[in-house]
Amino acid sequence: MNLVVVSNRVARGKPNEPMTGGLAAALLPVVEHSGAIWAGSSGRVRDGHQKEPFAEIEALGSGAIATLDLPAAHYGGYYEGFANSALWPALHSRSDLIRVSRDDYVSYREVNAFMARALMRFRKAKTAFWVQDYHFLALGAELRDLGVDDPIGFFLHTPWPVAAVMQGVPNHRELITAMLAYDLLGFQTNEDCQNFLGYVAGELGLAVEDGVAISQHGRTRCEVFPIGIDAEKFAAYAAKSASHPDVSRLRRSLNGERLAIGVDRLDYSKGLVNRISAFDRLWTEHPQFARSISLLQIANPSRGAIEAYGNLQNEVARLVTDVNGRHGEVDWTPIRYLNKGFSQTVLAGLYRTAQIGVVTPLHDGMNLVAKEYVAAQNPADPGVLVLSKFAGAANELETALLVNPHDIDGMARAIAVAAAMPLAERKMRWDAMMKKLRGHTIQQWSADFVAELEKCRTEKAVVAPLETQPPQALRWLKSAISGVRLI
Ligand SMILES: O=P(O)(O)OC[C@H]1O[C@H](O[C@H]2O[C@H](CO)[C@@H](O)[C@H](O)[C@H]2O)[C@H](O)[C@@H](O)[C@@H]1O
Ligand SMILES: O=c1ccn([C@@H]2O[C@H](COP(=O)(O)OP(=O)(O)O)[C@@H](O)[C@H]2O)c(=O)[nH]1
Repeated sequence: MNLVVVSNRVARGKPNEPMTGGLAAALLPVVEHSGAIWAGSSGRVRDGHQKEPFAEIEALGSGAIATLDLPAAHYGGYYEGFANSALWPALHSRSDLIRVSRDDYVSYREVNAFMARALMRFRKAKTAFWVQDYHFLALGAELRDLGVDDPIGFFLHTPWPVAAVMQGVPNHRELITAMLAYDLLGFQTNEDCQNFLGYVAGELGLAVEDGVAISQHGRTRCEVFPIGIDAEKFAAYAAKSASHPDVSRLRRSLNGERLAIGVDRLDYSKGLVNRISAFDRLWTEHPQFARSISLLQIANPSRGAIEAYGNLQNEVARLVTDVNGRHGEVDWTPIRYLNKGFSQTVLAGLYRTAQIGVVTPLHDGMNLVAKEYVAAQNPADPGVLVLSKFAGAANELETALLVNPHDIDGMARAIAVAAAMPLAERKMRWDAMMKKLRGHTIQQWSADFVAELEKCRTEKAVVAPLETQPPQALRWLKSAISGVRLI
């Protein structure tokens, strides 16, 4: 099978560079091992109509990566506009942050149509398209308009909210109707999948039977495929990382204190303000934890051209300065705050150095950092994961210390419990989480999705001739009854 994977963000496969986001991090090994072609944005734009749209095609393991310069006139309206200032806030239940114009929607559709045209050059016999994420909700419909009848699947990396929130997105009916051109829609959690089907039945008034939505486009199967990680790879990175200068310097700098680590894009969905407030509460209400627990927060800048992200960056920086100013001492900095990224090989060592992993998003599709933190722990002395119950990962990592990120006192208590947890309990919780991670790897995730997508090809082959039957049957019936008087 010729598999074509499509996403806005692609990763170049350089192990010593930071990944931008979990989608790119997750798909990299999938493409490397499956032989797929991975098409996405080059991050550059180009004016006018391109005869040869792809800027670059390079090998990536047994697959290849094709990066495309997107149309300059539409890039801003598509990426910063409709995708990240309408869809992203809505998908994370933050309708209050929706800022969008009619032109943004036009640009979004233009880029979806542009990508569909560009993908046609990768279409061969027995192709299947696998589209990733909210940047390309309408790409399947655009491919169908170009005559593609191959299986086309879509996976959503973010949550899908309740119908009332999606109704806040301009053109939501048109867009979600377009999504039904996909044969297979994948979600991170059962809740996301049920919310989507609830919208299809309630808002679009379409029939839904056993997870299949029936529309003018035919049948769209909706299923849950929680994304995984390569846990063994992280464990191996972590075991080898102690000699890396960043990791050894961090270790030497800890004067017997317990370290908590947070690793996030600077995004309002990640709950950074609430998390830092919880540490503030801990040091204020329980001064015995001053000097004995500190926080290393890596907050990689993200989507900086969007106002909500700029505001967040200022707010978090102010809060960190305030907390450090009040609780710090001449030889102790409570929060080490870094606005830069690290490679995954280094991150694994930083995760292993920290006795507590804090992952407290307000909403998150999965959150791979939570899984990576667990995989990187020393089996003989594992750290404790404090995890928001609103991260997709909480469905699998039930033996983490699950917290409500809106409850600052509750989070402060959980951090204190994590710091004091006896070894036997830490091992018991970690073993259970590690078992889940090993049983559900990133390779398994992609194999499951692709297998389900291939089934759609078989189903279509069976259903298509049946669909052509009514007119033929009608013609036969008409000829059979011609000359007969019906009474
Ligand atoms: O491409 P950017 O705009 O820089 O954003 C980075 C990525 O953020 C989101 O990642 C999601 O995918 C993860 C893997 O499935 C998941 O764990 C996480 O919960 C999601 O937020 C976004 O969905 C990607 O499209 C972006 O590339
Ligand atoms: O400095 C950094 C910070 C993060 N990451 C990677 O970025 C991904 C973040 O994915 P997650 O699902 O946690 O969140 P997202 O950013 O996709 O919303 C993870 O694989 C991290 O290992 C990285 O390589 N370097």
